[in-house]
Amino acid sequence: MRRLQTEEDEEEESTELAMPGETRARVLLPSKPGRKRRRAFKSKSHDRAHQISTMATAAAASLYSSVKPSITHVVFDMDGLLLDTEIFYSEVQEKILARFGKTFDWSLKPKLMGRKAIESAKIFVEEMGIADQLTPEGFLEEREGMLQHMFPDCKEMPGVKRLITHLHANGVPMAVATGSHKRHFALKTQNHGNIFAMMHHVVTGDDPEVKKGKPSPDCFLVAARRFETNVDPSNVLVFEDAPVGVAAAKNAGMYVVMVPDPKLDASYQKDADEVLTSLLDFNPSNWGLPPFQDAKN
Ligand SMILES: O=P(O)(O)OC[C@H](O)CO
Ligand SMILES: [Mg+2]
Repeated sequence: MRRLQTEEDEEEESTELAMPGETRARVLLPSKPGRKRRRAFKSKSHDRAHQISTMATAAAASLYSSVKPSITHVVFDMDGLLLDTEIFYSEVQEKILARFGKTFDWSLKPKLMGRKAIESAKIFVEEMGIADQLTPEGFLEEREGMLQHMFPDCKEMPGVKRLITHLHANGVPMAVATGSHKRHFALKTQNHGNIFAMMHHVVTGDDPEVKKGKPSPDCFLVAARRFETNVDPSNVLVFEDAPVGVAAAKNAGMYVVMVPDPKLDASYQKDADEVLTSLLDFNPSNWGLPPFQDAKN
């Protein structure tokens, strides 16, 4: 049985209904495997939930069938989503901080991950209180040698090959939109050419059309524009691991599935349309995409 609830309640799976430009309420959905959230609509203010409760209750009866977005294209983040590279950034930060007698605090990680390198570096030296001793540029220079050594050894995240192979076999156009520089992209992907060859195109953080990094929508909008056909953002499903990446996708008007690091506080997951513990838990049918033919989903 579904029931209507306000957004303060985070305990159960839910979806939201709202009148454009006004408020939102959350309708809880039946339990499904894994931790998943589906949202129907979204808006800015929160002051009229009671006025839409009748509409929400009526709509809830056929919610899954009525709000299923028609996804035609998929855009993947790379670091921490396709490739297990975020661990390298953390390791290098720890090493550099040790020089200053400091330790890396994972609570800072959500502010750094997914951003362009220089934007992330500025936040890092300031928040760690070392800006008077190390410039953002100096930080990037110091970490570069270590990262270049590490990146070629990166592994694919669980479920990546299965999902990308499946979408490719079913003719779903895919792209990558990463904050990573093309120089690092080449190092990270040198042993994963098979999955990246299935992408229609790749947008890197240094792309001249990407004026601002995530959470700006630039990289996702550029990625959507470069498909063969003109793609409406509402037909694009983004996969992301980082809070700023989720924000970028939503700012682009796209749907987003978040696969966060287990260490990420749950408060950073609230804007994603669906949250999964692994890409292995993704069910394409939930998004109108062709179902897997193997046992899981
Ligand atoms: O998560 P991505 O792929 O946008 O990459 C961003 C940085 O390179 C790493 O946080
Ligand atoms: Mg990422």
